[in-house]
Amino acid sequence: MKRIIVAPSILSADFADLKTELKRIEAAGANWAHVDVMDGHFVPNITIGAPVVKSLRKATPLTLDVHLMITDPQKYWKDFQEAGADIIVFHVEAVKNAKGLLEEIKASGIKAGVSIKPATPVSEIESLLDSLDLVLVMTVEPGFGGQSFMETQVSKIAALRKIIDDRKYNCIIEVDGGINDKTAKVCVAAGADALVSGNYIFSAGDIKKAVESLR
Ligand SMILES: O=C(CO)[C@@H](O)[C@H](O)COP(=O)(O)O
Ligand SMILES: [Fe+2]
Repeated sequence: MKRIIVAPSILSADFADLKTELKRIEAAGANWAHVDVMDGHFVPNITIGAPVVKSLRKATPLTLDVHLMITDPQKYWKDFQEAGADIIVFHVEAVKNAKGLLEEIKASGIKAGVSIKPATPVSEIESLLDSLDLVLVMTVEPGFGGQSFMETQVSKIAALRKIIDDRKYNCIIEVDGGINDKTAKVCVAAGADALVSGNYIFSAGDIKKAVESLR
């Protein structure tokens, strides 16, 4: 059985004590820390920027999975790479030349991915899959933690799994939004490799148990 990657979203962590929160998820067996960057323009919320990622980098050996929900990823991705991101994911809806940006990010030596909003079909990214390290399927409307999982997105995960396997692409499927022990099962059955989870993990009394329940 494949080992599922668990990426707690620190959007639901205590922002005044991120170092401790990172230690908690490390001890709980998390694989990555998912960092939600929002600009108040691409999505109606503002979160954190590259200086915070720089501090997170010093505080943890966990893979930093940076999810850019911003209007202009071409302009800002480098700041996040220099700050210590291991993976940079941008939204395909935000750019004109996704392939070019992917190649630029990968040439910097880190991994690159694209994310798709619930209304964006798989056909929008099919031609990118051979260049992608990761595709991030949003199972909520991006912008906020703690929303309910959209079942309508499960068929998208399955469709991506089929294309990736049929064509033997080297691309991970990550799912983000409303992931808990029940929705995780549905996503993994549909073909997800990595699960982002914020509210479910950080509101759990025993976060180790919560991480394990996702696997
Ligand atoms: O990108 C986003 C929201 O836009 C996510 O990463 C959420 O932060 C996940 O939080 P939960 O839905 O698991 O609480
Ligand atoms: Fe996210």
